[in-house]
Amino acid sequence: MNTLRALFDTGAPLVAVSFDDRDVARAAEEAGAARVDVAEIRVDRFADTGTAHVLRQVEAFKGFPTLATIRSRAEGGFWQGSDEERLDLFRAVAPHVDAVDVELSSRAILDDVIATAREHDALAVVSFHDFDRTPPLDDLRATARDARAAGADVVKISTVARSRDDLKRLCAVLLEGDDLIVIGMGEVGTASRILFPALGSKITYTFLGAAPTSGQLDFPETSRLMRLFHPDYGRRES
Ligand SMILES: O=C1C[C@@](O)(C(=O)O)C[C@@H](O)[C@@H]1O
Repeated sequence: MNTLRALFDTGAPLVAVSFDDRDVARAAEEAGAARVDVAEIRVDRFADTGTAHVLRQVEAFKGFPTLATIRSRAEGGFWQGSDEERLDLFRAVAPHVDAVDVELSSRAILDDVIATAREHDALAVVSFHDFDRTPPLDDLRATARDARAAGADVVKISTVARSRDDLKRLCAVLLEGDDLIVIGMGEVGTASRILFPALGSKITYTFLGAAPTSGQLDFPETSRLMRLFHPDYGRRES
């Protein structure tokens, strides 16, 4: 059974923590103790991206809803290999995770990654990132439309918010669908990480221990605020 899909079906917002391959056994233990909702496995941040190593790290998160991300450099990630190698890795991990995250801009492998996800009952998160700005609303709409047309189960839009207008545009696109994760990155965007889940954004991303990125709050703080503002957060008991 796909536990992430079941969690999405409850309608409650989820808090993800992103992990690389440093001390995974301890990280998984910490994540369990903290009751993290979703483990995002950032394979592109791994020191070793060999298939056997990657599968061992994924295995360490057994029992968690897992989301595998192999972010391209074009969208702020650290993947060094070719697209073919990335596709092979997606194919190897898809049977062992609840979801994969692939960029809409990764056109060369997008259809195959989504097909692989489907084959293994994993959800396809089709993502878009802009680390410079928040594009105009029509562009954000077109991105969401294109991601759905490609076969996204979930559309993720993550852009740097520099002003209240940027946040409003992100909010506008969020309100137009029920299949979205929307994040305003940067200092101004931090509010979106707590506010947007109340408006339907399915996952908010956090960290445990490591240095914050892009305006994220850490897991304990996010969890505390989610409990304060979202009556349905954390009600489901495992
Ligand atoms: O794309 C996203 C969003 C993110 O960049 C953030 O700013 O929260 C964190 C990433 O790990 C994740 O894949």
